[in-house]
Amino acid sequence: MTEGEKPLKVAVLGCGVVGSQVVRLIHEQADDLAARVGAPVELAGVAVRRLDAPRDIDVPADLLTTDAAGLVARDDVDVVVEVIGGIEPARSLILSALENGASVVTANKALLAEDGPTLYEAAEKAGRDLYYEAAVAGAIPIVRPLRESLAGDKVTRVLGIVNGTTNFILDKMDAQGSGFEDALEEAQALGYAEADPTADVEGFDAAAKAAILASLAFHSRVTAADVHREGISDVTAADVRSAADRGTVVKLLAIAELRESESGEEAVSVRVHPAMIPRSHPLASVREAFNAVFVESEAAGQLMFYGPGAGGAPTASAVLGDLVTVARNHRQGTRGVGESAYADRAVLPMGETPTRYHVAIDVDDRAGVLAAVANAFAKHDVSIQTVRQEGRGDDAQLVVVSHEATDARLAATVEELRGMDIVRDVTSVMRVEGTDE
Ligand SMILES: NC(=O)c1ccc[n+]([C@@H]2O[C@H](COP(=O)([O-])OP(=O)(O)OC[C@H]3O[C@@H](n4cnc5c(N)ncnc54)[C@H](O)[C@@H]3O)[C@@H](O)[C@H]2O)c1
Ligand SMILES: N[C@@H](CCO)C(=O)O
Ligand code: NA
Repeated sequence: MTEGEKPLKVAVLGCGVVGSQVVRLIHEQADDLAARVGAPVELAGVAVRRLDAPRDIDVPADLLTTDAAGLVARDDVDVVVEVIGGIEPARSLILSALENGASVVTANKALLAEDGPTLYEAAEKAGRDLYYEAAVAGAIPIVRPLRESLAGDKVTRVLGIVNGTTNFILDKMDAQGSGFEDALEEAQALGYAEADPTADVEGFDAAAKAAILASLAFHSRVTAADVHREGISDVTAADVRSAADRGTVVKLLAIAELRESESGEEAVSVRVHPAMIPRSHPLASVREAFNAVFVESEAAGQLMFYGPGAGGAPTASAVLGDLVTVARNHRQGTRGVGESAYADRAVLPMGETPTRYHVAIDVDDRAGVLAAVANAFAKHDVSIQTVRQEGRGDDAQLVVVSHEATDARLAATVEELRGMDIVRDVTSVMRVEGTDE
């Protein structure tokens, strides 16, 4: 079927964890790829930083080059796969590839979240594809479902566990009762967390993915700078215990949802923070380093996408899926869907976003204390949903769960509580998600 067809030439930039698996799969799946694309898919070259670096796979020496810029400028390159990561030189290489008429597949969430629109515009101008399924939740199909399958529906909310490292850490804290530092050490020992875990534990990686998800779900331009970001390094064993006592579990969530702004317009709330979710919520069952994305839309209702969010081969699976699609389009002289930002929705400031808080407070156990605590909530116009009190000798612990209020009013309530004489300590403050009001 593909005999005599002109081969499609693919340049792979970067031969690390993901790139090496992309190169392996292009070789091993050559026959199937050719049948699916309608023409042989061949490597034009593999750009690396050092020719003699140790690699997971053998790459024929004549394919390796340290001149990535020269490789993407070659006339015979039809598709460029960028798996170097980071902002530069990845951005310049992608722009150069598009200008030269190649389509691009990338796994680079950091670049797309920082400067996606520059790349989308360049792809539009060049009439070429820019595909990036691997950039969000690795192997899990979520970019394409949002971009294509749900294109006729109205998505109202996306809740994701999109960082495997932090999910692994929180899962260990929940299952073993360990503290953050011990769970992080375990994640590092098992290779889930890097030596410098900042990007994962402080939520930068999840925030980049949240920006991409919000852009796709709400047909608007959302960048990493728009995302309210809190990591998990302040989550304590006491927080996780307090969550468990209420039948909930702490997860680092990437949340993108439509909310009404103060002026009554639909705006996008996009944020990454730890939150308690009920154990009955589908995301609560996502254990270890797995990822999942829960999508709510008007017509479809609730959808869940689940699987491995990282790793060389799983991520390469998503890259190859994109490669087949853009190769087919390239061959047929067409392109797939590009950026959709027509809705141009504003991003809601975190302070104006309605959230719910779970607050655990150590107080003196005497008359009037509960009333005083309730007053602090009332003063900031925050309605209380439940209060639980546990006596502990002369002390008591109050656990208050609020109804929805703006995040600013909830934060002001907590500040007020911290300053009260009867309050010995505010031992846990955590947002609550995934429940009815
Ligand atoms: N590893 C994962 O599980 C995973 C999952 C999803 C997305 N991603 C994304 O995939 C991309 C690659 O990640 P990775 O884990 O394979 O990283 P990696 O560090 O293992 O690989 C990157 C490779 O690029 C090479 N490189 C750097 N600069 C170069 C240059 N100028 N020319 C040629 N090669 C150069 C490095 O030497 C390295 O081998 C990143 O954008 C990352 O965010 C990774
Ligand atoms: N470091 C990421 C994988 C790549 O996005 C994670 O822990 O999920
Ligand atoms: Na994906």
